[in-house]
Amino acid sequence: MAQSVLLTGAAGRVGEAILGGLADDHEWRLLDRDPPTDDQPGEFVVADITDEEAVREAMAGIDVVIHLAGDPRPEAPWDSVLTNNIDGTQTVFEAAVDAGVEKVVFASSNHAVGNYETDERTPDLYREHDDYLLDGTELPRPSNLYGVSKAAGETLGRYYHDEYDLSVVCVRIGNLTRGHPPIDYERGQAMWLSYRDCARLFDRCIRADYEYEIVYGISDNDRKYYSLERAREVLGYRPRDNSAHFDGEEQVVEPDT
Ligand SMILES: NC(=O)C1=CN([C@@H]2O[C@H](COP(=O)(O)OP(=O)(O)OC[C@H]3O[C@@H](n4cnc5c(N)ncnc54)[C@H](O)[C@@H]3O)[C@@H](O)[C@H]2O)C=CC1
Ligand SMILES: O=C1O[C@H](COP(=O)(O)O)[C@@H](O)[C@H](O)[C@H]1O
Repeated sequence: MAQSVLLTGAAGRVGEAILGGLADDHEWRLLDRDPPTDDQPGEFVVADITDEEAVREAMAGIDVVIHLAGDPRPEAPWDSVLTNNIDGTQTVFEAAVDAGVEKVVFASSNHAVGNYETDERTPDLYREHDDYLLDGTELPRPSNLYGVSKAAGETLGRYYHDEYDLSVVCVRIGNLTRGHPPIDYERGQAMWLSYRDCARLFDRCIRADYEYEIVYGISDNDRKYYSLERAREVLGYRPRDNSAHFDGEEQVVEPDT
């Protein structure tokens, strides 16, 4: 059944991947502080997520929130992640609970756990023969202040689930690139998320039933050091792409096959 979905940060790259695959599958309300540059499905709300009133208005009649808006830069300074990623995320969770939203899908990041990639473990960790896997049950070990803000968002989700029974899934997104995996970047190839697997994963986050979950958001890469077990089991995610199927030449993945 089509769900009424509020997508924050809709004008960005992850928003583009989600809408590229799912524009016709749900009823969309899009929100971003930047206005759209081209035609978009549904209604577009130009607002900042730190604007409580605007966020509250945008929640009316919504079943599911996909919360992407924020500063995505691993090198982002504290004042920006504090405002956009922590304060903004709290505003979104609070408004979702008040509006009776069923589920919030939170865009977390590989950088919430980036410091598991110790000097001893890397670069072997990024290679197929290495069987070390993070599975989402580990504590955060952020690699920068941006990663700290994502760990804070996951904790906000835990609180709003436990206190208000909101269904929450935190997706620790890897490295989203369009068409092919990052070139000459082993870490990026290990955590590649193709555009079409991104759409598949977020579709499952919209449709599946869950309580509080942390899952990894990557394609089914041979090199992976993030487990897909939980995303498969709880969400029914079935990724189709694998960075190993690219040899450095331009092999473009068709948008929706
Ligand atoms: N692209 C990737 O590979 C990854 C992305 N993520 C997370 O996914 C989310 C989306 O990332 P991208 O699409 O790559 O970034 P992006 O920069 O392309 O898109 C983010 C969007 O959020 C909007 N935005 C930022 N702050 C806002 C605010 N205060 N109020 C309203 N809108 C605001 C921006 O205008 C932009 O359109 C971010 O939370 C990021 O941390 C996490 C891991 C990997
Ligand atoms: O969280 C994010 O992670 C990806 C991958 O990190 P990188 O340090 O290997 O580039 C990054 O591209 C994205 O901008 C960021 O939001």
